[in-house]
Amino acid sequence: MALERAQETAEGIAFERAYGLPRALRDGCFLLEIPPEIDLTPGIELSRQFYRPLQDGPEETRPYRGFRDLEGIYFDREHFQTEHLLIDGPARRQHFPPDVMAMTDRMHGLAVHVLRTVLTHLGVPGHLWPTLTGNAVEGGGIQWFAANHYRPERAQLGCAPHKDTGFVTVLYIEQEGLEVRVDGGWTPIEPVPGYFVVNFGAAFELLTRRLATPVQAILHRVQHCTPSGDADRFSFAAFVNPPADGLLYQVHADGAAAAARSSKEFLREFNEKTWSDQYEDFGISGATA
Ligand SMILES: O=C(O)CCC(=O)C(=O)O
Ligand SMILES: [Fe+2]
Repeated sequence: MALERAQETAEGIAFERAYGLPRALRDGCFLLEIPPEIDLTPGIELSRQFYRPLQDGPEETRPYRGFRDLEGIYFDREHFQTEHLLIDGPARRQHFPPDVMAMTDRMHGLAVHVLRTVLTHLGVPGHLWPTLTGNAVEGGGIQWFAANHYRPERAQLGCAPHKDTGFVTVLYIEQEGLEVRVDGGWTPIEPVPGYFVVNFGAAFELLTRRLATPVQAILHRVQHCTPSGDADRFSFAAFVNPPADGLLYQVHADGAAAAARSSKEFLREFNEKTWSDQYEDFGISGATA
């Protein structure tokens, strides 16, 4: 599938083609040029190491290992190839080396930029943004980060079909396997060197559902992955989400806004439906997972 392409500018996100942005909203995803000053090596190193024991490798890569025992941060998805870290901002500051932090901060900054650009395009009044997004427009809400490792020895699907839960996801991939649901079939998204894949999530879909040009949250999955050469498939992503203990909103064309449902209820439903495993309280504040 040929996705729209965009790049970051001082003002926001600029699409290469006229109507690129409305098309991206309909597609549910687009390609965003990786700004040249972002160093992705720390994310790549982390994704290749996080599941290994501390002593399993050279000393200089030790800060990227040993995450398997961190309960509530490391997840073994028993029905899928993926094992991943899902970690919020405060926990990142506690557990991540500074170079990974710098990279994730920059990726989250890009995601916020996308969120603001789309809200502007849709004509959502600026004074409503903080309420409607749980302040995600200002770096509030929850900024999740995920590092995914697809275990080659597992004869399973790579990752469950799902929509990301929040507003905007900035995803880094360099191997095939990602597929999106289009017209009842699964269409591959090829990795394009130099570009992130940006997805719109379920909270954004819900927020804009009553508008003339709603945002589509893209349903996606990862195929069963076989390693290319000696490298297992990996990916990493920055997610800009609403707070987990608040409300999800819907905005109308006349600017009226109303709470649509509670984040908690929405997330519990998502976890059960997507993963069918023991982590059904993941991401739900106040719940003991
Ligand atoms: O690994 C991929 O290509 C997709 C990962 C993903 O969908 C996610 O982390 O939400
Ligand atoms: Fe996803």
